[in-house]
Amino acid sequence: MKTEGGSDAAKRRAGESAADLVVDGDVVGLGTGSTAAHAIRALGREVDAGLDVHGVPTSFDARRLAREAGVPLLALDEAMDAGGIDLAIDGADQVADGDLVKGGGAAHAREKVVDAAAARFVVVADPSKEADALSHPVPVELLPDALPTVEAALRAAGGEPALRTAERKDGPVVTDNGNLVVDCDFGRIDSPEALARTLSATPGVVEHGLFVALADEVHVGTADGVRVREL
Ligand SMILES: O=C(CO)[C@H](O)[C@H](O)COP(=O)(O)O
Repeated sequence: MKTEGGSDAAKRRAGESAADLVVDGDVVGLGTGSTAAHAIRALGREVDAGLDVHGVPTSFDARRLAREAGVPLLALDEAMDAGGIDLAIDGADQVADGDLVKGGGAAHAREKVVDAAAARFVVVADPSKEADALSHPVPVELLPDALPTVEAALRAAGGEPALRTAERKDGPVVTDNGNLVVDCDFGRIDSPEALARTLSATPGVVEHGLFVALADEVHVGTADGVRVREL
């Protein structure tokens, strides 16, 4: 059970507040995680009430939830052919100064593609995600064969990588893309942009969870409302 700041009620307020931004005809990027799930469920209710919307899921899980909720879906190529993604709604593991760490659900590779493609990217979070500076371990998705070289590169960059394992599976977490994830602790990240460049330039890294200057606004659910902040 999370603390008050990370309560499910706060996540629900944030998710529903972002879903309220969606208008008839929108194509919406559907994020992954427990906060984005509230937005997907809220969109499903809006669809039941007659809203014309299509979602582009960022993961197997988001796709499954959207189908359960009755949100019609488009593949990314279909969405781009149809004029692009109007709005993406996605959660975060940490938010600081407009930058994010994402990938707690190991979905950050596809999340970054969809969130970056959207005309407007809205982050949904509870207060436990807010920080003055990023310090959350950065998820790094990598080709399985590249594990030793990527780990060495991450150590050389000042990080402490830990291969992500699953609670109910022996061995590592395997992403929707068939890759591995290491969570790399860099301590306080003073220059997310420089670190993002280093990670992107590492051979074998498929994608990392630093989302630098990609988000447009954040909706933070609180104990009794929602704080909306432009980023
Ligand atoms: O990046 C993510 C998945 O890859 C999630 O959006 C992030 O982990 C936040 O999840 P939650 O809303 O459950 O706290």
